[in-house]
Amino acid sequence: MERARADRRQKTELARVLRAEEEKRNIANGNPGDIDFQRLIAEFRAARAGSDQPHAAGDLKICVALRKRPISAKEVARKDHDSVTVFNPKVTVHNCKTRVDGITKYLDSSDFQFDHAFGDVDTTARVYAATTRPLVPFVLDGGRATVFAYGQTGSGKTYTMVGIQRQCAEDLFRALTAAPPTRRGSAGGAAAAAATLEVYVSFFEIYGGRCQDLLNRRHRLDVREDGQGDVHIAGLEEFQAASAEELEQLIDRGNRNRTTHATESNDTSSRSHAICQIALKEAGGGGRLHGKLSLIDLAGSERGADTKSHNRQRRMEGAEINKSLLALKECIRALDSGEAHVPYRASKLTLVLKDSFTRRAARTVMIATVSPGASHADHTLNTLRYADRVKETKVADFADARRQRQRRSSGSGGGGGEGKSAGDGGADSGAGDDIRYLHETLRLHSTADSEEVVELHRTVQSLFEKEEALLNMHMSVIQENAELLTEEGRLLQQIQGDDVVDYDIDAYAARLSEILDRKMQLTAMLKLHLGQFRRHLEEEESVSKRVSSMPQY
Ligand SMILES: Nc1ncnc2c1ncn2[C@@H]1O[C@H](COP(=O)(O)OP(=O)(O)OP(=O)(O)O)[C@@H](O)[C@H]1O
Repeated sequence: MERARADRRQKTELARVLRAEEEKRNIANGNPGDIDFQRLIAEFRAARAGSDQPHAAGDLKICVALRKRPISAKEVARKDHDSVTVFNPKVTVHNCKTRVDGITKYLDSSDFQFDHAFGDVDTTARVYAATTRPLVPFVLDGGRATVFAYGQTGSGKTYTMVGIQRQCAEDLFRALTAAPPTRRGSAGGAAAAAATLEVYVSFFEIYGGRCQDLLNRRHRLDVREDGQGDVHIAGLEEFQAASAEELEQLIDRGNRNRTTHATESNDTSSRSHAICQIALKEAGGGGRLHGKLSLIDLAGSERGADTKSHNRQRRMEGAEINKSLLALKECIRALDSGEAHVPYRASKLTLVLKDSFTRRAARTVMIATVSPGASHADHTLNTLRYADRVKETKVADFADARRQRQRRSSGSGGGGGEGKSAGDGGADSGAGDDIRYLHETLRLHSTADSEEVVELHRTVQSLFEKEEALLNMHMSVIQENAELLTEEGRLLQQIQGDDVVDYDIDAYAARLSEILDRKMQLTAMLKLHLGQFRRHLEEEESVSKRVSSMPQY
């Protein structure tokens, strides 16, 4: 018995020494996190070793890829550890858990599969080659292509998108100089064959409900859908680029404007969608659009859950991001499944990208980026679920429910149909319908949802519109008041100027009375709108209090 006890003690001591050595090795390798979980993950990886598939660039209408970034020095310093395993095309998130005994550790692992999965050693060049390069000939052939970077703040969206923008610029000009493109839908003939394409770029940001030009001192932009269903971004500057270098410089300028703003006001960039659009236009063809490539760095996905903030602006931004990411998923899905209804009016993001979802010749790439750290596992899972749903096969009664909804909305005379004008009040009902549509679709996925969230999304949408209208009205009242003030000065000058001899005091009194009436009218009008706007603010406050949590994407 004594001997057995000594044996046990020896074994325990050996295990302790081995564990200490393993921990030392892990630390030396830059992995100071929980040793047991790391061992379990290493075993998982060893069992799957060799299952990695080579990446092949495909011609997919919708391509969904995952990119895991390397663990950062900061995360290592916090003793976080890598808990995401990638063997293309599979991704596994390991949730590290402890059994009820409080001692035994185990992995709760969730598997996902995408068109491509890139690990921390994969370069941006490789990500680009497999996902985005096939879009270059597609756009040169007259298509609309859109690339999204989606993920939690700090997961590598900007890192990935900046690299993709650079490579696109190079490939586009290389292809343009190498061979003239075929011209889809053009009149043909010698003139058409001789025509070349010109490259233009625009770069703007959607922050809260506002659009701002990143290539023109963050100038506020107005988005409108006309009676023909064409979406216009009024005031957006577009610059021609004659070479890849020029294009890269313009894109860098847009990115810098975004970043400068971020340092000025904390983390603004992760709260905004940045949209870089490269347009190919026919030279000598009156600037007719031939093809378009949109490269979009989306707002941090976790921001969409930010509804409980005491700060109204944060709350509204959160609701807007939530709505836009929900709408984006549904629009891409509608594109994939050929659904007749595309709910692009539910958010400004999807509205400005309308032709990316509604044209026959449209392709989309979604690159979901994730942080590897175990402490981010919940956000990582949300990102993977979102990316997964973008392409998930339809639920059986999905189409049926949509048809029912369409019947209901056409029966009630509601808007939302293709081609309906959104520029003159039609926008409100179109957007409202599309918001409801999003939530009906969510309900089909049995995701937590409530009438309150629909109401919150609508209230926030309307609040952004009312805010815009109030600011515009305030501006025009200030302008008119300034003109009236100048006129008052002139009027006084006519009466009491140094060289005035004759004057008409009746005319002075009559005009002054008119001016004062107009000023009172302007003040009353502004006050009335302000009062209405403040009631909308109160409404938002009370609706957001009733919302317990935002729906998952
Ligand atoms: N694949 C990668 N390889 C090396 N470093 C990376 C990679 N991806 C991201 N990083 C680094 O991780 C940090 C966060 O990346 P990035 O700024 O791109 O995140 P983000 O998702 O755009 O965040 P935000 O939403 O806040 O803008 C940066 O320092 C970046 O250089």
